Amino acid sequence: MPALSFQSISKAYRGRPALEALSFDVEPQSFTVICGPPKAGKSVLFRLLVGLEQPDAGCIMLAGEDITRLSAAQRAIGYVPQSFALYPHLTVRQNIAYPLTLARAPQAEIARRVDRAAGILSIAHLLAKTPDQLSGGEKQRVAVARGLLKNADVFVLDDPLVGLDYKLRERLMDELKGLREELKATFLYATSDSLEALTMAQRLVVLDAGRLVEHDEATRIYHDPGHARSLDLIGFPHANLLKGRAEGTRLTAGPLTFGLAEPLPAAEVLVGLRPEALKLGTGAGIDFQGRVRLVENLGGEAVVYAQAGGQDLTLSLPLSGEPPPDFDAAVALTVDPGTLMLFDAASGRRLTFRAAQAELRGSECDSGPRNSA
Ligand SMILES: Nc1ncnc2c1ncn2[C@@H]1O[C@H](COP(=O)(O)OP(=O)(O)OP(=O)(O)O)[C@@H](O)[C@H]1O
Repeated sequence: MPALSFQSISKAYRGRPALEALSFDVEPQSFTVICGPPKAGKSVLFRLLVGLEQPDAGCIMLAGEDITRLSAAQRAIGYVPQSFALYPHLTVRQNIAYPLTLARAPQAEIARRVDRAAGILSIAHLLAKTPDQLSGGEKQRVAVARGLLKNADVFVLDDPLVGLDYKLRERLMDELKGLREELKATFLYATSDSLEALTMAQRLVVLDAGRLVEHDEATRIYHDPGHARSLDLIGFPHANLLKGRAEGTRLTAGPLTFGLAEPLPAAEVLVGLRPEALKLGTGAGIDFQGRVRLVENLGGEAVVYAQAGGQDLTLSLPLSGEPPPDFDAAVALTVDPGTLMLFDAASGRRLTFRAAQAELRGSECDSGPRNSA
């Protein structure tokens, strides 16, 4: 039985849909990440789940029980909201204890549960301090501890690391994963950062404009997305998505031209390729010319932004000692057609295809206006 089941959930505000007929299940003891751009509906979904708001339609099942009409207090779900304001006049202990104090739980039980949550999050030494004496990361841990206070099998964390610096985020990401293992609970976690999503997720739910795009193992969605929007949203540097056109068994998209073994069911397509699929040089199957517009040298790899056939392209190049190409250099580019992903331009759905043959496009270097890099 799923830990959670969202069944045809819809919610609108003043006639504007925030969630539309959303259905998916969450596996028990999984770390499931909801990833989508700002305004995708992640926070609305969480507020419906924890009972702060009611859906217009649909139901939410928790371990097989319909909880849609239960009050927030009746739902055994721990919640770390996106904005987690701590009370400045209360100590860390009082801040963490707040939901239990409000529920008039016995003092001894409050103390025991606060100590446990503080121990798990390594903040026991901060319990007597007030929020103004804490760093950003410590405040975040206090907020998570408060969310973990409930006796629950499901915990919901709404973008809990937003606004923290990179190092701290990395550390807290590790800690949260460890926390799930320790609590043996189901974690549902929202973020608009796709790198954070890939780092954290076993299961990934891609949400866009209030609709479910895809729900599966995170690695499957990254390597084999079923929808153009998943390819676009998940992964950094962002994937290349080129508008293309199929005529019979010939497909052209920007600088790429290649033959198909069979015609496609759609003429207007999107051709997706990850930045790491594009290589410098020739001979991978489809060869063409480009011009370097910007280089970000990250040490072990370089992200190269190029233009070819009037199209912006992003390459991710591993560097082993050799320098990346220079800004404005004319470069030969090559891609294996087997690494391309095709999508129906109208629906965004993935199309299966087989490349018949690779053809050299032989496009000239783009000589459009120069960028200032
Ligand atoms: N109380 C509300 N009243 C009116 N509109 C709302 C309300 N809450 C959410 N919305 C709208 O619902 C949509 C989804 O918002 P939501 O906060 O869930 O997005 P999100 O995916 O969590 O975004 P972010 O990553 O920025 O937090 C947005 O268009 C938002 O403006």
